[in-house]
Order: sequence, then structure tokens, then C-alpha cells
Amino acid sequence: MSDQFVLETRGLVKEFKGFVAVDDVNLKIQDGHIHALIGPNGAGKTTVFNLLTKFLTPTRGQILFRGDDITAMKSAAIARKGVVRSFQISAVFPHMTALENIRVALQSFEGTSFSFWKSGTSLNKLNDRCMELLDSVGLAEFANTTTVELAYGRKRALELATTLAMEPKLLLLDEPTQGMGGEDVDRVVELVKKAAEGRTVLMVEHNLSVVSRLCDRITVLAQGSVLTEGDYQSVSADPRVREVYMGTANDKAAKAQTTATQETVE
Ligand SMILES: Nc1ncnc2c1ncn2[C@@H]1O[C@H](COP(=O)(O)OP(=O)(O)OP(=O)(O)O)[C@@H](O)[C@H]1O
Repeated sequence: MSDQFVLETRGLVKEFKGFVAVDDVNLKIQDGHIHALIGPNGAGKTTVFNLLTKFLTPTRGQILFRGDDITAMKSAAIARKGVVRSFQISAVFPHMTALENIRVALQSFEGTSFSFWKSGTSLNKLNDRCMELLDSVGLAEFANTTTVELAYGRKRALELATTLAMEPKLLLLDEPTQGMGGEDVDRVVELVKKAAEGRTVLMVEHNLSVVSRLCDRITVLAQGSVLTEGDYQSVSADPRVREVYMGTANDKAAKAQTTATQETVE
């Protein structure tokens, strides 16, 4: 039964001028799960994500959302179905307040003209929903703060809230903790947990501690193909997974060593 799967890919392939970046990837994302896509640098994670969100067109293969073939659909159309990538359509405007940013996101999601919101009750409803969304990411007290003045972690929380305004069923998160340290990472982990309530999340994430804390299932990509899949325990204990990560670490170390040697020689 493919019904239990919110998203499926079948034989997904992406070639760039003959180079196979994604090679026959079959993903099955289960309803209600937080699912991670991990793998060493260059494994094809971003390319898979870009295929799922229609930033790229697959060379071959199919993408299904709740059993419907969405391979040929555009980003906006799949967003309307509920497949939304954080930071995709909802970039935040730095000189608007947090509240104004959420309002813009809601209005564009509703696809209504401003005049629709001009009536008093609609406007109040809109503001109530804005505050709900801000509250859900812990930003209620920053409603009237200009976005540019928000700390980095809070800006990302605001971006997440603008995404939640679109009522995603499948939320795609591209490295939600990228560029963050300690406390901010913990805050994002809590945010993602909360955002995942009642929906499915697929995330690309480099921070394996974040993956271990959040994810029900993990797909490991290596050289464009699925190396293995399972829960954190089984995946992290798999010697092949250790090997691909170590391989990358060794490659990097070897490269650094070579560069250092070259610099010394020159
Ligand atoms: N537009 C492109 N043209 C040519 N090659 C590409 C293009 N995009 C990606 N690639 C190649 O495809 C492979 C997979 O890249 P991708 O960015 O998907 O990997 P990744 O797993 O996201 O890596 P990272 O963790 O470093 O972001 C790499 O070898 C990359 O150089």
C-alpha cells in the first residue's frame, strides 16, 4: 500500500551533462515521520531536495505525493498541495516587523487581494492568526521588532513561521541548523519537533546529533545512491555509513595535507 507514504520517489535520476548526481533513488516517506536525508559532501542530498521541490527537473523517474504523480508539477502547484520547502517562497523582508512578515506570508498564501482583509473582522482574524503563528515559534514578544534586528536563530524561526503560514502537509527543511551553535541548535530542534506535530517532515541535515534527536527514519545517500535506510541506531552502527563519512574525512585530510605540502614546496 503506498497510501501510508506521503512522498515516494521511484527510480529518480538526475544527470548533469552525463554526470549522474542522483542515481535511481527510491524514497518512501511515511506519514507523520520526521525523515532525514544524510550523507557525505557531494552525496546528492541537495540535488534530491531540488528535484522534490521542482527547482530541478529529473532526468528520469517519478515523484509521488499521496500516490499522485507530481513529477511534472511546478513548485507553486505542489505548494498548494501542501509540499512546502522552508525558505522557498517565504523569504523574509528584513525591514518589516516580524508580524508584518507573517501577514504578507498569510496574504500571499490566501491569494487574496489586500481589499479582502480591509474589513475590520477579516483584519482582526488575520492579526490573530499572525500572533498564533509567531507564538508557535516563540516569537510573540518580538511581533513588532524589525526583522533585521532579530538574532540569527530568531530570524530562522520567523522564516519557519512564514512557511507554516502555508499550512504544509509535508515540510521540507534544508539544513535547518546550518551556521548555528549550541543554544540556537537546541532551539531549532524544539521548533522542528513542534512544527512536525500533525505533519510530515523531510530534512537534509549535517548535524548528526540533531538527526539523532529528531528523526524517526534516516536515508543515507552516497555518490548519488541510497546506501542504507533505517532508524538512527541501525544507520549509525552500519560500518558502510561510517566508511563513507570517514572516506570523506580522509579525503579532506589528504587534500589538506597535499595543499599544505604544495604550499611548502612553493
Ligand atoms: N548544477 C550542477 N551541475 C553539475 N554538477 C552538479 C550540479 N549540482 C550538483 N552537482 C554535482 O552533483 C553532486 C551532488 O551534489 P549535491 O550538492 O547534491 O550534494 P550534497 O550531498 O548536497 O553535498 P553537500 O553536503 O556538500 O551540500 C556533486 O558532485 C556536485 O558537484
